Amino acid sequence: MSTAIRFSAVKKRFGDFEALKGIDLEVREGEFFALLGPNGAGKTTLISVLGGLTRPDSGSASVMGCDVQADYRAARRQVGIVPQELTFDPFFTVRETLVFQSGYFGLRRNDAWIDELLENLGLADKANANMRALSGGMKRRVMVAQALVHKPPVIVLDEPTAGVDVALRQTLWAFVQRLNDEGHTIVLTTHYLEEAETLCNRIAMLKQGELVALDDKVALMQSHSTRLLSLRLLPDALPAALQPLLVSERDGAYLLRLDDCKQLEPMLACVREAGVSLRDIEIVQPDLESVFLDVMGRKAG
Ligand SMILES: Nc1ncnc2c1ncn2[C@@H]1O[C@H](COP(=O)(O)OP(=O)(O)OP(=O)(O)O)[C@@H](O)[C@H]1O
Repeated sequence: MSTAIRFSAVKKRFGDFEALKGIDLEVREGEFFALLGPNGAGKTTLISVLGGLTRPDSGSASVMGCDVQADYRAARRQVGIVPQELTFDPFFTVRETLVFQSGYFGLRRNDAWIDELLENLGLADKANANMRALSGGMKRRVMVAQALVHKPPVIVLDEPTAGVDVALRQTLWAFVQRLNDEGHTIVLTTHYLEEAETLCNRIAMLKQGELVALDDKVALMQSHSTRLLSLRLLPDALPAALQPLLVSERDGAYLLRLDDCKQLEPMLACVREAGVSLRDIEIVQPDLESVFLDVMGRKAG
């Protein structure tokens, strides 16, 4: 498979702050790739480098073989980026916005594809509505359509479902999945890890400007295949002796690492000795969220 995106030793500083500390990363053509990381990890900065909006201090980036700086215009045609922030011209209708964006790429007769985008993103009945009259979720749909007007082979979605209702999520993912099936390369950043787990085949995790994990989803999940012990306690307080094993708290339950079933008895003894009662106990398989928390926790410091 050939390379869709390549970052080579990309570094970026903002004043004294090192936002990207030398990123090497390759996304192959046709992949559905997740770029994950906590707030401030550098995901948007990396995407801005790819879109030619942020100039790296050193290193390089390319899309479908086009260098994003030396060959800016060609690179720009190869990629559609759905930005995290909503930016729009309040004086245009939805259709005008898309026609204008098509013109930016020199596409004069793009109506058939614009209609398809409107239809697939649930915007058909809003085509003639003014941008400023749309709800936030509808504006986000237009941002997605705008990024796709030139049918780019590489599509990057930066938290496309933040603050978006279930209906749009389903519409959006069905459409993006279809584009991926048709051969488009997709890169997704999201804080909804179950979306990444369902959709993506390969995953990179960024932390404080560094790549801390990069693997196929299945391999990544297997390499962190430690089971978890889910405990609900009364009173709801985890005994201090168990704190080092805590991976996360979810829906009122404590999720603890359970490397070996032999640990179970001593863990329960800790609960008893602390005078705490068990409300519920369950052994659970790790999901991407617990793998993510594990990776982020272990790489700390
Ligand atoms: N123009 C800028 N000037 C100064 N600092 C910046 C600038 N852009 C980004 N940063 C800083 O760089 C770091 C990385 O930001 P970035 O937006 O890339 O993170 P992110 O992983 O996308 O986070 P989030 O999940 O919150 O979107 C942050 O600490 C941010 O404050």
